[in-house]
Amino acid sequence: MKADAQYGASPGLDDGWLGVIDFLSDWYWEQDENLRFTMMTGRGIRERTSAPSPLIGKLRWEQERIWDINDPSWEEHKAMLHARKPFTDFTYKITARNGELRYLSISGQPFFDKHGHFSGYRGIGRDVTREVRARLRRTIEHAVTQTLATTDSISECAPQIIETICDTLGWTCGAYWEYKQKDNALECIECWSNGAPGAEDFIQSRKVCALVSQTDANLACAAWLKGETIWIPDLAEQNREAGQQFPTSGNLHSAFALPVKADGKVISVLEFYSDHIHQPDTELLECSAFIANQIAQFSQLIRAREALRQSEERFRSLIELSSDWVWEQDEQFRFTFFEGNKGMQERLGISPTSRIGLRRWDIPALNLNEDDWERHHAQLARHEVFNDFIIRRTDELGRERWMAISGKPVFDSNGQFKGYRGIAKDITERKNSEQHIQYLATHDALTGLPNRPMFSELLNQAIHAAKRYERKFAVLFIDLDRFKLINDSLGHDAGDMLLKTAATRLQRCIRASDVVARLGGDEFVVLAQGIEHEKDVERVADKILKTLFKPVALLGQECRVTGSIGICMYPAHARDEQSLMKFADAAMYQAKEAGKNQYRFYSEAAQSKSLERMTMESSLRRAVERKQFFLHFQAKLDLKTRKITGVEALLRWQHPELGLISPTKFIGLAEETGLIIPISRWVLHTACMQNMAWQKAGLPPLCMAVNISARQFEDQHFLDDISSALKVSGMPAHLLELELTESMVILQPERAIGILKELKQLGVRLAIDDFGTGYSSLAQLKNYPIDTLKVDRSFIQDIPNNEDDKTMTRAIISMGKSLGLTVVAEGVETQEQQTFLRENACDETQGFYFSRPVESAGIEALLRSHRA
Ligand SMILES: Nc1nc2c(ncn2[C@@H]2O[C@H](COP(=O)(O)O[C@H]3[C@@H](O)[C@H](n4cnc5c(=O)[nH]c(N)nc54)O[C@@H]3COP(=O)(O)O)[C@@H](O)[C@H]2O)c(=O)[nH]1
Repeated sequence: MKADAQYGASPGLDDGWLGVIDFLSDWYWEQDENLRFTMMTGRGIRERTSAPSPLIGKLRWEQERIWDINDPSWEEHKAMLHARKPFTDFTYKITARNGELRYLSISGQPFFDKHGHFSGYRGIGRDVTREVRARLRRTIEHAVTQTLATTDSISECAPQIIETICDTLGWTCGAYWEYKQKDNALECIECWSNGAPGAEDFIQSRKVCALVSQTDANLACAAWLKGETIWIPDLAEQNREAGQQFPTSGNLHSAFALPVKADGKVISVLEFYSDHIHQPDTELLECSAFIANQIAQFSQLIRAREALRQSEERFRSLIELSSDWVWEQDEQFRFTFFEGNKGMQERLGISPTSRIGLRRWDIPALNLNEDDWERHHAQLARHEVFNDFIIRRTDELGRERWMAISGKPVFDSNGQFKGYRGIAKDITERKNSEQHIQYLATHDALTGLPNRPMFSELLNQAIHAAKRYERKFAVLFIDLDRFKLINDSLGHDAGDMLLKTAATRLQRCIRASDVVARLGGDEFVVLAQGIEHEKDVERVADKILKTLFKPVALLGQECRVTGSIGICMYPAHARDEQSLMKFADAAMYQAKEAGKNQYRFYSEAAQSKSLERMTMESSLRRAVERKQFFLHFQAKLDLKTRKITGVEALLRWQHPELGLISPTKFIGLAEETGLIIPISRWVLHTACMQNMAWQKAGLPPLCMAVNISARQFEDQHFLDDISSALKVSGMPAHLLELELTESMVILQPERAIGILKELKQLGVRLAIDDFGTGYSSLAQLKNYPIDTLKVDRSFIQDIPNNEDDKTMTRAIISMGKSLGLTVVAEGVETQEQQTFLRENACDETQGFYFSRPVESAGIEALLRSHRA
């Protein structure tokens, strides 16, 4: 054992120590005064070199396969030896017999003879390859980690990584290749060399891209394709044996290429060359795997960063384009972040930064009450996603803005709630349009008043509140009396103007808590709240009638319009919407039938009248078609001459079931339905024809008075109808007297004057019927080209008992005559009345006293007998 373990001369150690050394992996050595080895012993040296040791008799640096012999460390070592100084752990590299790189560590101390003369060195040697490699691996791994941590791109740090590996492990040069998918090629991103001979050629050769298919010519491509590390200890031998031609210079011997994989795919390759021969080194391979892994992670990080950057860029460009903004809140729901496009602040009128630190409910909202906020808090507390939470706010410029906010909770990787994140958008325009659409749907476009559906809603609310708080209110159904006439005669623009004026006036008559709505056409409705007694509503109704009657300028003409109002009280008359509206409508018709321009409260009688009216309307239509009308005539007597001056044609309706119907029952309805036009044409034509028939029968020419309805007077064909009746019948125009009412002329005075003048040009006579019941005065009438004034029978009927009526009648007669008019008293039923009228110089009388209205034959007889 001793013999086997020991090379060279007998050692300066006794056998006991040599036995111990033999168990160690170290070895013991001695050198003479010339530093030449004299002996070596120990298991470490036996395993490393052949026997006898080739080193015996040699200097340490005369060993074969020593690396880096020119390294300064050798000079330092030699200097120590010359100085005869002890040394420890001098480490150097050699290529072992099996071609592996080994690290040897030597410690030694000089020894001297008894005279103190230097006799040589003795010491211990140790193979520290494992420790060194481990240290170098740690060094490399640390260096690579450090490098990657402080860089932004692989290309920036690749040279440093290659240099670290080469420097540390004794490789000469290296390259970093990246895979370019579009070219299916590897591109050398970075190269590094220590400047050793042949390295420059290597760098030059890496300046081209290599198709990955070039596995024969390019080591990196071979590694990429294989997906595994390729280690070639000796390129020359490899090329010779395998016939491969990896380009290299004569000085580069070993090579290894290391694929970097991310998600199982090779993304790049690290390639190293050395001017030494390196056998595959497990430690280096493991280290390389670590580095490759680090690079892969770094590449992924870079890609993730780039993806994040691109995503953020996309996010920002979208935000810039979008009207939305992004917000974040912490766990306490305090705003921590706002991001929106540049115009956001200007558009929204808020500076987002001013909201940082606040909670949503710290900023006043105009549309949310406590309950709404409660619900929102609860939703957030449950960490729920919320969508389109609508808030209306006043912005910093005092403008009202609408926002729709959506958000979702944010949790960290441990599932811990971290707050909310979401978007908000300015929906003011949308809201404004919605409100506008809502307004259009609930309001009348012409007048701006609430429309029928809206009124229905408000009425139901009023019913609900009235029920709850035991309140009363009234519904006033208003119909404009002459609207259709004005609309037909002056046109729709004038009609619209009238409706708008009426709407404005109605609004002025009511309190803020009341509602006025337009139901359609000329129908309006008022909801008068807080009504205690009927007289409260009466005041409102009076006010409405007065304000409606005021003159309106329509197309440059002064017109007047009246209204008929039906009133239904809650709860006295009705308690539900339908009944309230129906009963107010019925009461309105009652007001119309009572003579218009007045109001009526609902009564059951009104309701039945309304039904009656509906039946009447359909009968009236049939009456026109079935020619159920005929005329009665009532004679007029000249009080001076006692002659019959003329007759008044009075319409009669012979209803097949109801019998004879008075015009008072259907003229109003005929006016409202427009049926008055064809009926009036018929009356006019028949009266003129009858007049001519009497003449043809030998009777003297008589004046024929025909009642003209308001609607007829305003009809655009009115003048044509008159001309036509005269022409067709052949009756001279001066025999025709048209009886108009005061209101016809007074409500649209200018237009009326124009028509009256045209009528006068035709030659017909004009009379004002029922004088004294309207709003006109004699002073006004003097402007009209009229011939006759018919004093209303209401002044006559109480003569001689009523002094006021007598006074009034005297005044009318006197003033009428002073204007040169023929004054006719209507409804004269008694001799006293006739005497009074004669004594007061009234020109003519008409009434039951002299003659009731009779059929044509009756007049014929009267005329003949009276003449006789
Ligand atoms: N537009 C048209 N209106 C017409 C037409 N025919 C009639 N009428 C109007 O209808 C109202 C009622 O008319 P009528 O029932 O025919 O009543 C007339 C007379 O019968 C009545 N009269 C006449 N003398 C007396 C009397 O002494 N006492 C009394 N109580 N009534 C009397 O007066 C009516 C005539 O009135 P007036 O027209 O004002 O001269 C009535 O308003 C008619 O105008 C028609 O064709 N078109």
